[in-house]
Order: sequence, then structure tokens, then C-alpha cells
Amino acid sequence: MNPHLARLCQLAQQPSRRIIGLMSGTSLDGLDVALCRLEGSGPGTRLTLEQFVTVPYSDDVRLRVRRVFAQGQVSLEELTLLNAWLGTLHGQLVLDCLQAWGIDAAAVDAIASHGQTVYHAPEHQHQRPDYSLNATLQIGDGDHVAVRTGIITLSDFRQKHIAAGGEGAPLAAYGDFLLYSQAGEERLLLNLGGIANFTYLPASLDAATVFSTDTGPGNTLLDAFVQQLYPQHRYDPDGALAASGTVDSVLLAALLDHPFFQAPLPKTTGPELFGPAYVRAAQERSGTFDLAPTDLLATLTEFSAHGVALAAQLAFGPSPQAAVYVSGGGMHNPTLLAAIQRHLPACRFADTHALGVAPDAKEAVLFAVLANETLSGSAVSIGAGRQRVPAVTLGKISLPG
Ligand SMILES: Nc1ncnc2c1ncn2[C@@H]1O[C@H](COP(=O)(O)OP(=O)(O)OP(=O)(O)O)[C@@H](O)[C@H]1O
Ligand SMILES: CC(=O)N[C@H]1[C@@H]2OC[C@@H](O2)[C@@H](O)[C@@H]1O[C@H](C)C(=O)O
Repeated sequence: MNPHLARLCQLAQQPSRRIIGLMSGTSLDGLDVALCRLEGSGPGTRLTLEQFVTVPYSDDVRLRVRRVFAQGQVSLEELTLLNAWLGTLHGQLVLDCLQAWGIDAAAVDAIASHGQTVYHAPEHQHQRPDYSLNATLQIGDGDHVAVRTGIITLSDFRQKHIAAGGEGAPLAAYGDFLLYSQAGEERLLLNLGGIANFTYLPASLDAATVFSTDTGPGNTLLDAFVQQLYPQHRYDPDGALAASGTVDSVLLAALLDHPFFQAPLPKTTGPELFGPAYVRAAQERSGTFDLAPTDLLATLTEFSAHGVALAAQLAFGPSPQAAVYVSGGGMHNPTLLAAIQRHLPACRFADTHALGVAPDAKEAVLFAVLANETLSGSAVSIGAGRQRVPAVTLGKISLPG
């Protein structure tokens, strides 16, 4: 037997596994690296986060990814080169982290590598009648991660979700359900990344009603316009710029005038739709090109908050009541958080520290949980009766040799 396959079978049978979750999101801020100890699988899964770091991307990495990111037309050569280059880079960053933590690669059972989404194309968004399907593309090939690190690597988690009827995202629902459901408490786990999403976890623990959905932009538009208008900043520091501006209700109405916000849940989106061109088009339609920079940022912050509130209201009626646990970089933006809280006055808010996981680490942890299920669990069955929440194990397995 191939010794790597023997190792794979062995680790699938272990009572616990050490898995590194890797996530590089739409904000292109860096690679999240979460070293997790996972005991058991399925609803009995127990997680210990042993180490976590976000390795910031250099300007060079960001520039390379931006050349192919969320655009309809890119150089095929660039994309091909970047796929291999990013895989190798992510593998090397894992080795650097392990060295910094004083941990031998042989002490890690597997890597769960999300890769970098470069294009997300759910059918409702891609406008191509000749392709009646959902599609998505993550690069940073898993074979390169496995060979560079010598660690069995699971990657490309989104394809099977689509093959089985989903949109390839959000995948958070599976891990959120296994780790963070609590009998007696209605929970929304709200992730404020580049794109915002939430997972609903019912107080009844009834898996059939669990789902996660994107709600629209989180930080992506804010970041894009901060970088244009204030080149010294990558994001609105602590929401201060938006806090000093005034929301323009005319532009806000134009921004909200898109069928995405009324479409049934669950649904996904990305910067392919919610990019700078979307805002420029809304400004043109509404005659609001001459807004002061801080007013534009205030309006974009309010737009993200509205998206979250609209999705929650679609799911739970006009006044949703739940305990909301916030994660993702947007939780460091008090202006955005305050706007969301204003829209959801009957909800109680905390961050995911209250659930035992650092808000910046949560998404990388969730990919470690998905890999753990593929290795040792079974297809997590949630959302029964809802379309687009298939019960499948996710990820492709790369052997290091
Ligand atoms: N102190 C802060 N003030 C305001 N915003 C902040 C702060 N710290 C982080 N952010 C926001 O968080 C973003 C990074 O968020 P995060 O790492 O969750 O995104 P991501 O993982 O790339 O997104 P996604 O979940 O969409 O893939 C930054 O680009 C910025 O917009
Ligand atoms: C296609 C894609 O990469 N989607 C991401 C993105 O970032 C946030 C939101 O949009 C979410 O749908 C998803 O990531 C999280 C981790 C998910 O799948 O749950």
C-alpha cells in the first residue's frame, strides 16, 4: 500500500487529529493559519485552537492576486502561474508558522486549505444563459501545499458543494452547527468579512432548519473606496472616517435597489457584483457623484449593515430575536457594528470569544472542521428541505508523495 494512503487511513481512525486550517479571504489582508486539535467528529466534535496567526500579505502578493481577482477577463498565463505560486507560498507560510511555534511538521496530521477565491459565479449572478449552473474558482493548488510541507492536504472545498446542488458557499453552516449550536438559544453567527454572512443555529438544535447565507458586502466596498480616497489606509481605521460622515439616503436607496436583497435565502455573492463599479453605477443613477469622501464611506457602511438586517428580516420577520456572535475583520469597525445593532434592536450582540474562538480565527477553524469530517466523520446533514445546502463531505485530498 502507498505509505501515504496508509497514513491517511490511520489518521482517519485516530480519536483526535491536529489539523491546520488555512483561509485567505476576499479582503486579501493575509493568510489565516489556525492550528487546531479536533477530537471526535460530527456533533461530538471538540475543538482546541492551539495556535493562530494571520500572516499579512506583502504588497507583491496582493498585487499578483488583484491581477486576476473578481474580473471577467484575465490573462490565462497569469492565472496558471498564480495557482501554482500561491499553493507553494501557502505551503511555505505553514512551514514558517510551524517553525515559529516550535512544532515539527510530522506532528501535524493534515492541512485544510481554502485557497484564494478568484471568481465566484452563482447562476443568479453570472448572467450567462449558455451556462445554467453555479461555479466558483479557488486557486493555490493543494498538491503544492502538500508537497512543500510534507503534510496531507485537503483543499478545493467548494466544488463538491456545487456539484451536489449548492452555490459553493457559504460553507460556514456545517462547522458552525457542529461546534457552536446551543440548546435553548437562538443564535446567529455573523461573519463580517469582505462579504458578510450569517449562520442560523436554532435553539431546538433541529438540523433541518440550519442554514448560512451571504447578506451582501461586509468590508469589501469600504476597503476599496478607503484605498482610493485615502491611499495611506487599507481600511477605515476603527470606522472613524465613516463615523465623521453622514449617510446619504438617496445613494443608499440606489445601492439597495438590486434583486439580490429580496432573493430567497440562502444565497451567495462576491466582489464580482459588489465592487467599485456597482457603487459608481448607483451614484450615476442617483446623481450622487459629488458626495464628500466621509459621506460616501458612511453610506457604504450603512449599506453593509442594511444587507445584514434585510437578510435577517427575510429569514425571521421584521424584528429578529437572537443572540448574535460576531466574527471577521468587520467586528473591529464600531461604526459598522453600531449600524447593525441599530437595525436589529431585539438581538443581543457578543463576539465569538464568548463561544471560545477568536473572531479572526473562526473561518480558518471552520475549514479544519470540514477536513476533519471528510477524514473521519460523515456528510453533515443540515438544512433539510432547503435547496442549496447539500449533505456532502467536502475537499480533495493531496498526498505529499
Ligand atoms: N481596526 C479595524 N477597523 C476597521 N476595519 C477593520 C479593522 N481591522 C480589520 N478591519 C476590516 O476587516 C477586514 C479584514 O477582514 P477579514 O480578514 O475577516 O476578511 P476576509 O477573511 O478576507 O473576508 P471574507 O470572509 O469575505 O473572505 C479589513 O480589510 C478591514 O476592512
Ligand atoms: C466564494 C467564496 O469564497 N465565498 C466566501 C466569501 O467570504 C465570505 C463569504 O464570501 C462566504 O460566502 C465565503 O466564505 C466563507 C468562509 C464560507 O464559505 O462560509
